[in-house]
Amino acid sequence: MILVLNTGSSSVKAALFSEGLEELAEARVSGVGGKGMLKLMGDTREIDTKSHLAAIDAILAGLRNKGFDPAQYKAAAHRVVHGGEKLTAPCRITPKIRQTIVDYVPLAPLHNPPALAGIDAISERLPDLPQFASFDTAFHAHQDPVATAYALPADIRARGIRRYGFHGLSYAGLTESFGDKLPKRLLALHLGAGCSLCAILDGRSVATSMGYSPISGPTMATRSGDVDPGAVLRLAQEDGIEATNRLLNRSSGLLGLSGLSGDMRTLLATDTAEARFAVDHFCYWAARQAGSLIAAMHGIDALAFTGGIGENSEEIRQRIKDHLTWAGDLPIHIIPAEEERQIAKDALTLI
Ligand SMILES: Nc1ncnc2c1ncn2[C@@H]1O[C@H](COP(=O)(O)OP(=O)(O)O)[C@@H](O)[C@H]1O
Ligand SMILES: CC(=O)OP(=O)(O)O
Ligand SMILES: [Mg+2]
Repeated sequence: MILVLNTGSSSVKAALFSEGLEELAEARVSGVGGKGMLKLMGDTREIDTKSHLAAIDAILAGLRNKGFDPAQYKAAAHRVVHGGEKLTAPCRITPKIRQTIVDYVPLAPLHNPPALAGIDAISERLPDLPQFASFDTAFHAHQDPVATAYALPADIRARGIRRYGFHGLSYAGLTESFGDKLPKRLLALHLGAGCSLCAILDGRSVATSMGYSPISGPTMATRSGDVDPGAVLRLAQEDGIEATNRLLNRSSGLLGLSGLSGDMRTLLATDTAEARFAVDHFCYWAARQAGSLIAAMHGIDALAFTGGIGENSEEIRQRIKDHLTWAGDLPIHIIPAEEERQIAKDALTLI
C-alpha cells in the first residue's frame, strides 16, 4: 500500500492506494492548529490537532483501527506544491531533496511549510518508510521561456522570479485520463478553492494562468487572482506586507467580492446583488483568461473541467462556455480531480 499525504496549512488529506492503484481508504483532518475534525471513510469525529504531527498521528491511528497496519505500507508519497527550477519530476525524498524543498519555502510560503511538516511527521513516526514527493509545478516545467519569463532584468530573473504554474498533478492526471483520445489543443480549467487554467497542446502544458505564486489568474475562492502590481505596491506601503498578503490570499476572490462566502455553492444559492456580481466576475474572468491560453495554442479543440466547481456545477460550466461561443462549438469533458491517485502513481513508478 502507498500512503498519500496532501498536507495544507490547516488540513491534511490522506489516501491509501493498493499497488494496482485502487483507492482503499481516504481520510481528512481539518482545523489543524486547534480543535480539529477527522473524517475517515464515512466517520467524523472531533480531535485535538495542535500540529500537523498530531493530525497525522490521528490519521495513522484511524487507519490502523480500520485494519490498515502501517507495517503494510510500502511508501509515503507527498504533494509538494513548489519544486522550483530544480525539482521538475517526482523523486524520492533524501535529506538533500528535503533541503531543496526548504530552500523553496520563500517561493511558496503558504504551501511548502505544511508539506515539510508532513514529511517530518512521517520521518518521526515511520522512520523506515521510503518517502516520495510529487510537485504541482512539474507539469509546467517544460514551457517555453517566453511563456514563463516576466519582463524583468536578467539578475532579477536569476533569482527565480518567473512564472511556475500550479495544479500540475491535477492537470497531469486529467491529461492521462484521456488515453489515446486526447484532443490536440485542450483547455483545462481546474476550478476548486484555488482556480487555474492550463493550455495543453499535444499533452504538454504550454501556458497556465498561475505564475510565480498561486495568487495570479482568474477569481478564486479567497485569492484575488490578477491584481495590478501597482495596486499591490500601494497596499503594501499603506497596510504593510503581512496585511496585504492576508488580503490577497485569504479575504479576496469570491469572498471579498460577495462579502459573504468564498464557497460557490453558497453564492449560487444566494439571491443578492453582491453574490450575483461575484459569480458574474468569476465566470467572466475565467473566460478572459481562457482567451489568453487559447491564443497560446493558436486555437482550441476541447474544454475540460475539473475541481469542485468544475466537476459539479453545470451552471458555471455553461456560463463560462457562453463567454467562449466565438471559439466555436466545443466538446466539454468533465474529469474528477485525482491528485492523490497521481501522487501514488508517481511513487509506484519510482519504486
Ligand atoms: N454542486 C456544486 N455546485 C457549485 N459549486 C460546487 C458544487 N459542489 C462543490 N462546489 C464548489 O467547489 C468548491 C470547492 O472545490 P474543491 O475542489 O473541493 O476545493 P479544494 O480546492 O479545497 O479541494 C467550493 O466553492 C464548492 O462550493
Ligand atoms: C497550488 C494551489 O493553488 O493549490 P490549491 O488549489 O490546493 O490551494
Ligand atoms: Mg483543490
